[in-house]
Amino acid sequence: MKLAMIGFGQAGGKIVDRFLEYDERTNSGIVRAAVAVNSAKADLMGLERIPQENRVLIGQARVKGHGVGADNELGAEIAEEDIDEVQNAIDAIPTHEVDAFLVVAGMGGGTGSGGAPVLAKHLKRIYTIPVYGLGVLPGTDEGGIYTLNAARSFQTFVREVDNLLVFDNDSWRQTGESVEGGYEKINEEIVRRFGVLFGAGEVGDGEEVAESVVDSSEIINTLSGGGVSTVGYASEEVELNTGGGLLSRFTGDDAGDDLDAANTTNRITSLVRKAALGRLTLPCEIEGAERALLVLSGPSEYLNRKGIERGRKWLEEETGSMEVRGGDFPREEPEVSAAILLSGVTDVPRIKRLQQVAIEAQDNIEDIQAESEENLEELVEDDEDELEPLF
Ligand SMILES: Nc1nc2c(ncn2[C@@H]2O[C@H](COP(=O)(O)OP(=O)(O)OP(=O)(O)O)[C@@H](O)[C@H]2O)c(=O)[nH]1
Repeated sequence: MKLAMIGFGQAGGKIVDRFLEYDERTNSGIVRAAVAVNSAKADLMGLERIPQENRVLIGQARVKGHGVGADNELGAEIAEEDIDEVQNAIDAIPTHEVDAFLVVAGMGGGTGSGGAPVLAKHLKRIYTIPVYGLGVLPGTDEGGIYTLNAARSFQTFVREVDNLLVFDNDSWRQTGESVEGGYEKINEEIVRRFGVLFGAGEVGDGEEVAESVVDSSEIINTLSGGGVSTVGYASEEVELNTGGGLLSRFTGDDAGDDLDAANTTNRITSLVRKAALGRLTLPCEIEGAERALLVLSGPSEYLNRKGIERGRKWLEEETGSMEVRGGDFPREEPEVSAAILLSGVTDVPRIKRLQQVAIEAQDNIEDIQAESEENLEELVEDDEDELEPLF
């Protein structure tokens, strides 16, 4: 699937930058265009791969390139005011070559959490291709304002996009790591999971195609209907067949081949279980997911229709969904992986807690606004001291 990715805010920009690096490394071809939008000049300058001309600084008149200091209403306002500048960068994207937009943002800050839903709404009004969101929830230890921003942004973002894919930092952070080092690892987890998923269907010409290759319409169909999605993933190292046909796992008329085929089927079904029952990008009960897509990727000799079909049936039983798709994504790499997209999930404890926070916030809105204003003032002062020489 070919995506136009737009990273909004610092987290959004860094993750899109990382997707570009993943694309280069794996030749997956999923990022057709990449844009970064931010109210903080320093964040835009820190990106590595997104082309300079696709980095859009918004809100200069209001915050002078310093960011919005976790004020998500201000983030939304400046996105609305400067939407034409964002559109100018998007105008340069050959959208007829793109299957969907993916708007990526951390939902705890101000710029991304406020701006991403504004941009999604704008894109949906103009374009006919789907607009998906990738929203990153903050760690619960980041503080009240971050949780509140996420609670608010989540409600709007999920309404404005065709589907909101969610990654929860809280369930992925590791103790004892620096915040930056931690994000490096987390961002790699994000791009690997969503990369395998969106990469399905981007099989290069001339590559060996196995039994039932997933294409982008299956991803779109799984995401259609909206709501919230989560992704499960598991992988296992395998030896690449470099010797010429020794590892035929598909069919065979001798006992050895049958054994290989059975091994392959078993390996696939256990990978599928690991992916669905292990840590999801947004932890939740998989029962009740409205739709699901299973993508098995790896060397074609390690993939077979029977294994995928069994995995798919198992997912049908576990989710109770009648709409479970499955297929393979043959790739010459020394691992077999299962990526599972669970779309329209409803039993999500983290989201229920966030909704509660949003309700409670109505009661003490003044304190929160004061905290957020203080934040902004401090930030502008700090930035004035530290960043002046740069610009
Ligand atoms: N996974 C991941 N999350 C991040 C990263 N950087 C920040 N975050 C998360 O995203 C939230 C929002 O932070 P930013 O993206 O820095 O905020 P912003 O949208 O730029 O908004 P302001 O800084 O308030 O102007 C934070 O609360 C973190 O939870 C990152 O590199 N990876």
